[in-house]
Amino acid sequence: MEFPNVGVIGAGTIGTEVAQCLAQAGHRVVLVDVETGILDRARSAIGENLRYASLFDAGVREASHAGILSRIDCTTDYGLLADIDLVVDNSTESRPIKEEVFTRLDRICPPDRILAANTSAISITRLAGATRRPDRVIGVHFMNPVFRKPVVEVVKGWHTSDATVEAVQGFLGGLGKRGVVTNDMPGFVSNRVLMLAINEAISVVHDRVATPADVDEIFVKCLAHEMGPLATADLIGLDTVLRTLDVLNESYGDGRFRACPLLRQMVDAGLRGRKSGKGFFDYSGQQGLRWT
Ligand SMILES: NC(=O)c1ccc[n+]([C@@H]2O[C@H](COP(=O)([O-])OP(=O)(O)OC[C@H]3O[C@@H](n4cnc5c(N)ncnc54)[C@H](O)[C@@H]3O)[C@@H](O)[C@H]2O)c1
Repeated sequence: MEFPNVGVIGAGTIGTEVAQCLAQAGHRVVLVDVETGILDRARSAIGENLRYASLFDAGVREASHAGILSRIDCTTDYGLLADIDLVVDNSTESRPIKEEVFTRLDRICPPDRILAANTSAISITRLAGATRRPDRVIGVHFMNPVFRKPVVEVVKGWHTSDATVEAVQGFLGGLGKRGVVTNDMPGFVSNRVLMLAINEAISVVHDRVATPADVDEIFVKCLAHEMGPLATADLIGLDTVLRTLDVLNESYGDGRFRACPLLRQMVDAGLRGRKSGKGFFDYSGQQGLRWT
């Protein structure tokens, strides 16, 4: 295995899944977050995910769950990344937070190591500018849920070298995934398009044109999408959707990406989607929220 030891920064919605996917593929993982409580929750979420996946995946059923979990070291200490072979950052979708993370990783990790960013929209070129190794900084945009998605959006920053792209393709291949390589512009391909659709779907609810359930049913039943835009937003996390729209709005500055006020209000009210139990849909009873 070319990258036996992988650092995963951020143990939130997606970082937890990335850590699990890597440990399942046999990598040793150092999972870093800012609080031990977050790391404890991530570890128990991985245990639950493995039990759930066992119901329909024979590979997971037959694997040792204790063995997978034992390959993940949870820590708040960045110092444990000093010998790591590659890092995948999944910290909060905020340019200042990620720039600080990349500057820190650049100081700690040996200069020949690749630093990969799992970001929804932040420019890879910009994050690379926070390091002294811009040729070894690359975007790896894993999609949610990570274990079910065979393709990863791989983003080539201005200075990312072909050798880095090739190494990351090999790394993803070991996870049973393939990278589709894009050039670097905020939002890349997926979120430059998807966030517009999600934001407009929220505006449709805000304007009382339709309920969340009806909006999503039209996408699923009429347009054969696997999920509607509002269930997708709940899965991503409404706070992350809002942060992503704010990054896109700031980056392009033409108002197309200005977040719908309803989204901002829901996040302010603590409705963050699946991660908080409620968003456009209620995950205790699977009932669509009603707007009166
Ligand atoms: N949620 C998704 O479906 C999804 C999919 C692909 C990519 N992403 C991207 O992945 C990143 C994480 O998204 P998320 O949804 O998991 O967010 P999240 O808010 O659920 O989790 C972010 C985590 O990063 C941690 N963090 C913040 N600052 C940190 C630091 N300095 N060091 C270590 N950890 C730190 C937070 O404590 C939190 O646990 C974002 O850039 C997001 O755009 C998200």
